Amino acid sequence: MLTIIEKLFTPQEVASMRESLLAAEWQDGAATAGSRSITVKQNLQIPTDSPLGQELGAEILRRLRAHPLFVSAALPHSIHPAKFNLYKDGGHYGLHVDAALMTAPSGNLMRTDLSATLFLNDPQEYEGGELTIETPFGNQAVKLPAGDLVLYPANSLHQVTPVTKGYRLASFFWMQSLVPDEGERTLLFDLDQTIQSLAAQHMENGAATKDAQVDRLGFIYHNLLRRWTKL
Ligand SMILES: O=C(O)CCC(=O)C(=O)O
Ligand SMILES: [Fe+2]
Repeated sequence: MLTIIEKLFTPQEVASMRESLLAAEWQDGAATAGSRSITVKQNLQIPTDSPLGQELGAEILRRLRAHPLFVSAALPHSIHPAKFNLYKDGGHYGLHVDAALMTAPSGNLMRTDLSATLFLNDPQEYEGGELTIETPFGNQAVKLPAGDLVLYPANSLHQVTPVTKGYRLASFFWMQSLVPDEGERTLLFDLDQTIQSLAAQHMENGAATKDAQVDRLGFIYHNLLRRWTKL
């Protein structure tokens, strides 16, 4: 399942992020590529120890953790610090899969269940730069307005096509989900969204009214979550 989180940041907020990021020091993206992906990766990244990158990255994750659609879709357990990349002059990232395991800042290993890209400039500002993801329903090309984020299964083959005009600025990161199985996670997401919309129909004067069937669905949701969570 691909999930789009729209307007995580306002155009003004993204413009201010863009301004500070474009003035920052960038390094060759090959510095953090694995032995296989180094052969297909041609972009720039903000170094991991950059205070600006760390500050903006933390702000992105704070915003995301408070977003109900994100929490419902990702059921996040741990999120790897957000990084930033820049593609221009034909920059691209050929077909690859992200590493299954990464070291969290705590030093603990984490499994990557979901990958995310937050677009930081608008699609009409560059040519190419589609994030193309192989899914069971064929290839999906994703190129979103500035401030929007796409969440996709980390086990997917994906690539970023060459940016032939302008530049593409983005933040990207990975997370471990409480529910590692994609099918189980998607069922929980669908059930949760259904419960939320039923609950919204049971609102009176802004307060939720009691509905036994909605409560019962909530009971089923939590017991499935209990069954499928892997801590
Ligand atoms: O730039 C993107 O949208 C994705 C980057 C990516 O796939 C990666 O760094 O592994
Ligand atoms: Fe990737």
